[in-house]
Amino acid sequence: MDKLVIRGGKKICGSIAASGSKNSALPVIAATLLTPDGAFAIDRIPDLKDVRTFIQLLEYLGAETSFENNLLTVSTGHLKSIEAPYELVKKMRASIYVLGPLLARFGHTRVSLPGGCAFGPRPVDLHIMVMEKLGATVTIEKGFIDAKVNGRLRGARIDFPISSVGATGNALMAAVTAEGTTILDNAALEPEIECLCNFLVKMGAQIDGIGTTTLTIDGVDQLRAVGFENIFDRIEAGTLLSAAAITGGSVTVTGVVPEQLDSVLDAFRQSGCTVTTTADTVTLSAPEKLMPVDITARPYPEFPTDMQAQWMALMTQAQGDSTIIDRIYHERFNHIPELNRLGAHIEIRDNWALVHGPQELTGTKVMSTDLRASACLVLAGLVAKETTEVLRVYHLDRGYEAIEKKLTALGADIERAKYQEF
Ligand SMILES: CC(=O)N[C@H]1[C@@H](OP(=O)(O)OP(=O)(O)OC[C@H]2O[C@@H](n3ccc(=O)[nH]c3=O)[C@H](O)[C@@H]2O)O[C@H](CO)[C@@H](O)[C@@H]1O
Ligand SMILES: C=C(OP(=O)(O)O)C(=O)O
Repeated sequence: MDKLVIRGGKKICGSIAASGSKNSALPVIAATLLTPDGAFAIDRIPDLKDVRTFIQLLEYLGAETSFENNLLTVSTGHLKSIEAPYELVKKMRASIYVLGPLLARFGHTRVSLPGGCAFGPRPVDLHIMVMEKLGATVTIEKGFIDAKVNGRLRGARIDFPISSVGATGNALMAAVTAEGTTILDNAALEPEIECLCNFLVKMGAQIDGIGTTTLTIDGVDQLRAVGFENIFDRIEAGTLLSAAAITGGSVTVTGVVPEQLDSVLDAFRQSGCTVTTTADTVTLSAPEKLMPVDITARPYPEFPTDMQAQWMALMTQAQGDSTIIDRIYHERFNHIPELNRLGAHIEIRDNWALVHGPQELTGTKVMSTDLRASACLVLAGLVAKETTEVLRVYHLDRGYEAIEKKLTALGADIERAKYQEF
């Protein structure tokens, strides 16, 4: 297995380009299943494990793909299966994104239920509710979601009881070719959903209200294959800015839309960082002393849950105590015991974390069981004394493109090495 070996204490400084977003790439790739027409060419697709797994899933279904230099081409004209198998779905929950498009195109699909997740319950009831509202019959059989409809799906009004990125994405993909009009109330506002909407519109879909919580979709008969450019990864950008903030450095991330980082940039400013933006860059310079800032992770445009672990690493270096609450995944705190092993002092009180800062961190071997928790440990390693080894880097590789190369370019002393688990 791979590990990252980090000798901490180097300031992270310089300029770096943001990669394409993982969480928009996955639904956009899934949406190519909606039409047999021609070949899609989608640029700025990040080369990371989840994307490779999703491409593998499409190839299993019969798609023809090529992926080089962040350009993905896909043709789904000759699909041979409508089933997403356990072996691929278990590697990546986002495989559930094939449910909507396959059902819409073939009137039948079987998608393995995603397994348990590393940070608490992540049900798929809303995805199922959406398909039922659109006229499908859904059964759960032997660990598979089996969804069927006679003829086309039918437009409906769907009011989401809570904001769900994945269920909104699946609803959009199912509704764009349904008969009649679908209205999604309390739809997710995340930029990744806006990106999916823009992709679907380019394919010929009719969607009103893009960028709001009410989306109105008028079903169309046909969609076409198109060229498209994916958006930047706001979580990667936030992680790189955190690397500068935690090491007392200064970083410019290019190729971003700064407004999509507003909640995170606000938190950095409150912590004393100097943050400046242009139309497509953000620059952060760390202060002499970081101030503690409480955050609560909530749906966009509020502070993202996918940045909560990285923020916690940063707060271990702040001049005082801070609290961290996650209202999306109440139990997303796997990183705490590992941060504490590095010398942090973080307590969990019911559903919130109390970070006592500042604490000097000292390197040791650490590992985690999910993506952002691993990113948090890399950040801690950058500021820790001596050497930190972050094990099971495959979690990090799911969602960060060439992370150690990017950090090395910014001055980190970090390298990838092999190790054997007992
Ligand atoms: C591939 C991808 O884009 N993943 C992101 C996506 O995950 P994902 O789309 O899985 O997350 P959701 O937005 O659906 O989850 C939001 C909340 O809804 C709950 N829920 C969700 C679906 C459902 O059927 N029933 C239900 O109760 C979840 O448990 C969670 O508490 O959004 C999350 C929240 O921003 C991010 O952390 C993930 O990085
Ligand atoms: C949790 C994440 O991804 P997923 O929903 O695919 O597990 C993430 O990107 O932080």
